[in-house]
Amino acid sequence: MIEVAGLTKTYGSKRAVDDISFTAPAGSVTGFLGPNGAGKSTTMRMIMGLDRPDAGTATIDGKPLTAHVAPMRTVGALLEAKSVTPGRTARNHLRILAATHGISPKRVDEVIQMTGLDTVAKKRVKGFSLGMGQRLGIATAMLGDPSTLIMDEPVNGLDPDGVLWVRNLARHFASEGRTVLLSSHLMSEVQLTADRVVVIGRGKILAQGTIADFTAQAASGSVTVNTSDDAHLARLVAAEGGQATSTSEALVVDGLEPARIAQLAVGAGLDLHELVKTNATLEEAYLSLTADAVEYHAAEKEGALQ
Ligand SMILES: Nc1ncnc2c1ncn2[C@@H]1O[C@H](COP(=O)(O)OP(=O)(O)OP(=O)(O)O)[C@@H](O)[C@H]1O
Repeated sequence: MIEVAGLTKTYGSKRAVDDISFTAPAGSVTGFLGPNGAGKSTTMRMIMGLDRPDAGTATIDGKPLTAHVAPMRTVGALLEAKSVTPGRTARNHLRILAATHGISPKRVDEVIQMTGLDTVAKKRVKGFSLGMGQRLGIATAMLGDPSTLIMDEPVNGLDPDGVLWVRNLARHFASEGRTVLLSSHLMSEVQLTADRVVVIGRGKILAQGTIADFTAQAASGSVTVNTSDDAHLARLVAAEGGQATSTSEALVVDGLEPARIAQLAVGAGLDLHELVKTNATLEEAYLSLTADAVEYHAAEKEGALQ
């Protein structure tokens, strides 16, 4: 389990991480989400002991990482900064790391197999594609068979096969009772991979909890309804301040709760064939929550280029 309490980090006059607290429980995958510059990488680096917090604590299984006897067996991390000697082969890179951390060479072969690097293990890392580099980073993270896995944008540069592989890896890890914390900008992928989310914006926690709770609390989703007279119901919905849109199959209503729509239909003597509330997707929930916390808007970027 990862526990972060009151974590704060300032660079110059920039408060990158501002008094954040969250938990990533064992046995689940926690997605760490936020706009560019929100403070995700800084937080992950502090959990890994690579950046010193100005205030607060980050612990893994109850202790700061530096207090663990065998850090590589405690946590494996794929962070943005790569520390691979380009002239080395992938296998040698892993062998050297294993040797210096008391990990058997057999484990090196295991992680090479697990990450699908068999065919390129004897090639120099400098010729690696982005995706192969990413797989090597994950192989490095898994070398110590850690109880916690922290991955910053793990699917960056991976092809669909690789994306699926990371998803299965994360799910498998969690199913074994381990802790997984991963950041990603791909909301659809996080929705498929994670059980929980922590959302951060401008260095502050905006939300945390299960994906189901997070999407349910977001701006209410639409209600799909089918009745014996959809046009009639559409007029009733409009009179109540809701918006009704006719599709070829149903009426899609926004702005009214299902119970009120049912009352309107039944009150008008209509037969109700279908009434289904569609929760917001993770992407919709995320976008509505972070709208005010986006640091670098497209317009600002364009302005900066002029
Ligand atoms: N070493 C540093 N020195 C100065 N400022 C930094 C440093 N590292 C991060 N920052 C700033 O702190 C803020 C948070 O950055 P961070 O990289 O943690 O965000 P992020 O959520 O990981 O963003 P992204 O999604 O773009 O990777 C940003 O404004 C960034 O410019």
